[in-house]
Amino acid sequence: MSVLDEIIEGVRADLADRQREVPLDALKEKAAAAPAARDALAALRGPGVSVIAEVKRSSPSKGALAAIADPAALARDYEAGGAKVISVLTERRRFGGSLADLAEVRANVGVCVLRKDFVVTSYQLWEARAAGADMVLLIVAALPQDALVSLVERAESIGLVPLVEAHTEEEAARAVEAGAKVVGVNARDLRTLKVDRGVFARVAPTIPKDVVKIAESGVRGPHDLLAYASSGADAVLVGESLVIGRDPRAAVADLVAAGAHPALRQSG
Ligand SMILES: O=P(O)(O)OC[C@@H](O)[C@@H](O)c1c[nH]c2ccccc12
Repeated sequence: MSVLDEIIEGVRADLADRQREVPLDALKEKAAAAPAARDALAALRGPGVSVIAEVKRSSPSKGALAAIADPAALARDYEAGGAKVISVLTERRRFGGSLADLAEVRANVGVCVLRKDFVVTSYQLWEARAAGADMVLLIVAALPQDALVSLVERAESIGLVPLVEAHTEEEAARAVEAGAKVVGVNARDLRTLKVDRGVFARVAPTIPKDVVKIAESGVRGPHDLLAYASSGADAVLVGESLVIGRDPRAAVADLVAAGAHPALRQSG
């Protein structure tokens, strides 16, 4: 069984518990009462390379990264540094996250918030919206095509912008076929956890021009952002290097400054 399969098995078990506690109807009511989603597409289509900063306590590859006792405070630092979107890992077993983290972040920042989890059913989309998310991650490798298609449609119908994650050219093609307007290319293979920063440069050129392209994982600093930018990234998604550093606000600001470099404007 791959790491991805193991994670999804745990996600399904936790999900079954939540579904027993909160019926779908009640969740839909909560989602209807949530403030409208913010325009994540507009945020990502702005000039230069946008920064998506992630709240991530641990990971299957590295184990514990940072305690993050106050995710909202970290998110405020990210926003102050210029992040356009805050990604919140809500998976519990391997990443140490929760929907409560997401709701707290939502209540404390003005920028868009992404639910980062292993979504396998529309119940999780309603959870995301009820907690105030504006975007949701959908992982191609975790979903059969018919499920991916219907989750993209459902996400959009409830006001969420799906970020559809691919790791290969084939997966990127499936993301585009499923109607994704935002495609992420993950340098980390979720089956083996190996990072290969060259994946974005190979996969991105196969994605249509009008699709927003996000380079995910492995960004250690401005140098990596600029490399991804030169391969056509509209945004980068950064977790580990921000949560393990001493000054996340300054680290985001350095990335944002690199992403705003005038030489990048034409491609942005
Ligand atoms: O911590 P990093 O290397 O900066 O990576 C962030 C993000 O890309 C990574 O957390 C991620 C990308 N896709 C995922 C899917 C599930 C869980 C996590 C992820």
